[in-house]
Amino acid sequence: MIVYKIGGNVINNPATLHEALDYVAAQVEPAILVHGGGRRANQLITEMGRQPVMVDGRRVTDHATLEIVTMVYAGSINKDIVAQLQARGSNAIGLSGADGNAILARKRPVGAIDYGFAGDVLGVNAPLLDGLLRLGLRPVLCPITHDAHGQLLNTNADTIANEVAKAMAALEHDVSLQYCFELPGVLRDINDHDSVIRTLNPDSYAAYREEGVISAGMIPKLDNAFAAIAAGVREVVIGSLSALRAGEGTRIHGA
Ligand SMILES: Nc1ncnc2c1ncn2[C@@H]1O[C@H](COP(=O)(O)OP(=O)(O)O)[C@@H](O)[C@H]1O
Ligand SMILES: CC(=O)N[C@@H](CCC(=O)OP(=O)(O)O)C(=O)O
Repeated sequence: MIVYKIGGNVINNPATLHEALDYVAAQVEPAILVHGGGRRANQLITEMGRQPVMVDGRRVTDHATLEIVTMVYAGSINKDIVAQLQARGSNAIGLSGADGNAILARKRPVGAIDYGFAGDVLGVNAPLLDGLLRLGLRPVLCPITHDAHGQLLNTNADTIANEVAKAMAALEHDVSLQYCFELPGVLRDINDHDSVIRTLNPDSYAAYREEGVISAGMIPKLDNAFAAIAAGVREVVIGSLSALRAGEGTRIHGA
């Protein structure tokens, strides 16, 4: 099965979003779609006269920000994607982590940084997702989770994809985790689209990070990619839609 994650820049461009949804709708094997929407959230937060705050690719989520991201991720983006998949004959069902207790999380403990209402995943309800797949439904997960005490939390979408992939692998699924974003892969030089790093292992990742080649949103994406491979996900690939379609992009290898 495929766990397919689309990021905020792909979602914000109608052409790339439609292309990605064509690809997901055309899959014959079971598929779960995880979406982000960070770029749209940034636009709305800015329009409301606030400043988006990201640290190492993760959003510092105060109360007002949580309300905005819940409306954006669990509301407009999730429902729009579900409607677009329905229009392609794909019977999608949109879920936040609170729906069917799909994803349980806890508020990230305050350390050097207080991330506010950011959630770290405690568990994925893999039997629920498996049951939906068996009904022929295509789950569409947004990055809003809950803590089982009534608190919604904001969780990085790359983390959701990794946790879902790991949980489905633990149910004996053969899982391919595909991170679709706007660039052809992890790049050696962010300005040179021909500089795709074809494979990454933990040592080369640490070296590139040290050099500053890998930064911002790529850090949680890669941390999650390595965690997925270590936990039994068969393959993790990162790239643009066309790179992923062509079997290109950056492939993650374990230790
Ligand atoms: N070496 C790198 N190669 C590619 N992207 C990188 C690299 N280092 C940092 N990035 C940044 O990471 C971003 C992708 O992370 P993010 O915005 O969280 O992705 P998504 O669109 O999936 O949400 C890219 O847009 C790019 O700006
Ligand atoms: C805690 C945290 O960082 N949450 C993310 C969730 C959305 C996301 O990950 O979206 P992309 O995939 O488009 O980056 C955020 O609010 O930006």
